[in-house]
Amino acid sequence: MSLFTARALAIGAIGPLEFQLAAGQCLALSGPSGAGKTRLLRAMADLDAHQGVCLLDGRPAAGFAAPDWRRQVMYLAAESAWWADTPAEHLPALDADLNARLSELGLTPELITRSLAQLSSGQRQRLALLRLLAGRPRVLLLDEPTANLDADNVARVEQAIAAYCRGQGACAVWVGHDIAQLDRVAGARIGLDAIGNPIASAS
Ligand SMILES: Nc1ncnc2c1ncn2[C@@H]1O[C@H](COP(=O)(O)OP(=O)(O)OP(=O)(O)O)[C@@H](O)[C@H]1O
Repeated sequence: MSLFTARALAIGAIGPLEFQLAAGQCLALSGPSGAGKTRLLRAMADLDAHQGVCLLDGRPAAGFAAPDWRRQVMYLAAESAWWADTPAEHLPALDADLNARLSELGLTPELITRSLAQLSSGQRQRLALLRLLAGRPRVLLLDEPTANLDADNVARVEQAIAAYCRGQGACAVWVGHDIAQLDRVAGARIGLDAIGNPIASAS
């Protein structure tokens, strides 16, 4: 049974995408800058108008209340957005579990009480991933989730996402530019050409 399905998903000339993901699977989406990868992720999260349909457990997005869909099908933006002053205000209470998850991502508990303006972009990016995972989504829509990171932290993020998907029976769509990474983290990849047409699918 497919956990997450896209049927004829398109935004104007961008797409259409067709895929099915089971629990534990990751699909990579690649293509040149401006091809439409972010717009397709946002369409999957039902954040923007689009054609075609996405389904969760075989149920179309239109059958869910919008907040319910977005709680289960979560979009991680390339540049994270925050509404309070510190990460702690966006996260569950600090306990052993959160401590372990911070450490898994190479972060220290002290960071979550700092002002967000005093954190590096790579720290904010990993904290945004932590915030996303704390919401227990079933589908992760990841927009360049390691763009600001050094090699050690890239490896930490890759491992944390794989462990989450395995442990929670979730699946992921991973947008990136590093094809070696995409081949490492995803079992299949859809490439887009410069104007957003799907050009390849590999498994
Ligand atoms: N809200 C919008 N309305 C109309 N066009 C948009 C909108 N947002 C982005 N675009 C345009 O749509 C195209 C695809 O943008 P998108 O951000 O999806 O590209 P991308 O593949 O994610 O690029 P990058 O790799 O640089 O992040 C671009 O030409 C962009 O200028």
